[in-house]
Amino acid sequence: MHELRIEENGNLGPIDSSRIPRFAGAATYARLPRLDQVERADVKVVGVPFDAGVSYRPGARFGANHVREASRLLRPYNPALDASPFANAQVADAGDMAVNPFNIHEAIETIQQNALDLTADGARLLSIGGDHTIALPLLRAASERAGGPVALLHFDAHLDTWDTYFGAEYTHGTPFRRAFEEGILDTDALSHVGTRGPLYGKRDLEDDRRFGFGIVTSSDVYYQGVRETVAKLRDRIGTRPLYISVDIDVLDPAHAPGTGTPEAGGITSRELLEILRGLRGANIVGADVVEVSPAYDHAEITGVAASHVAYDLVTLMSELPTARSGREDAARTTAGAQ
Ligand SMILES: N=C(N)NCCCC(=O)O
Ligand SMILES: [Zn+2]
Ligand SMILES: [Zn+2]
Repeated sequence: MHELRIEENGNLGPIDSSRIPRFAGAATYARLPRLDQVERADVKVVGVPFDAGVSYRPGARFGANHVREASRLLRPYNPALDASPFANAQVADAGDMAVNPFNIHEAIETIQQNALDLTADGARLLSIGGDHTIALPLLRAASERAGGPVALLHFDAHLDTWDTYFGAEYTHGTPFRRAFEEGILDTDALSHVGTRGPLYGKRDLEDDRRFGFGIVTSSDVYYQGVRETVAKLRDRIGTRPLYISVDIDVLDPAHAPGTGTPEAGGITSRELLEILRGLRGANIVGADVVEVSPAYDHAEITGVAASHVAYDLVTLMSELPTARSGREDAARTTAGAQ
């Protein structure tokens, strides 16, 4: 069937849901074009179907397609930010990475390489689905593209700076300790937001502090509110290249039941979206939304939350300069000078 798409500023947007029912057809993120349907893209959304790093409930390998399905109701104008992300920039769905489910080391290599390939043209990358293990190769790629260590804003119930599980170094509870050890994190600008729940011992927090992390716990968000939280984060991040990692279990299980390691007492989806919106203008070089496990979801609650988180991230990324807009600006300046 012919796809009737919204087109603005020369950017090919979503299938028009007022002319083709939004529940029809195969799902791409926000009904956006696939990457092979556009000449180039400023922001790419890619799925990472991998969950071989989990310590409890499995299923995040199915997260990306669940988020795509739940994203059919998104509309092209974002009133909270007075922005039209798909008109601002060419956004496209790059499909799923072909990740080896039987070999974690190979999977990590593949994710890193795919992320580098997808950003070779200066595009910004948002990854959806997968367990939190994947943040390590995505951070490696982001720091390579940024030309050095990156700031990290990590939304999660968990620290994910643990050392090993069953002797395994690469798991969903350990990506940020590995990233710290590899020197790809800017240790002056590392924050966890939304952490809560029991730890293995006090040592977990001591190690985490030693790596440079500041913590805004779930309770801190409750007591301080969104505004103070945003002010603190912005102060810490400044203009540094920033990677944002969103583990959907940062939300209370009432807002995101479909996840592998749920913890009571989480922030609300409203709080998370408002904090993200407060980061407008920050130099986001890459982002992920991970740990969506559809088998534990109900009525797409988690999928809807994740698709909206991704939507605000895409909106923020769509407003940032890309290699292409940089070239266009340069071309305009040159033309204007003649
Ligand atoms: N990254 C997530 N979602 N969870 C980590 C939990 C690790 C543990 O089982 O202690
Ligand atoms: Zn978590
Ligand atoms: Zn996590």
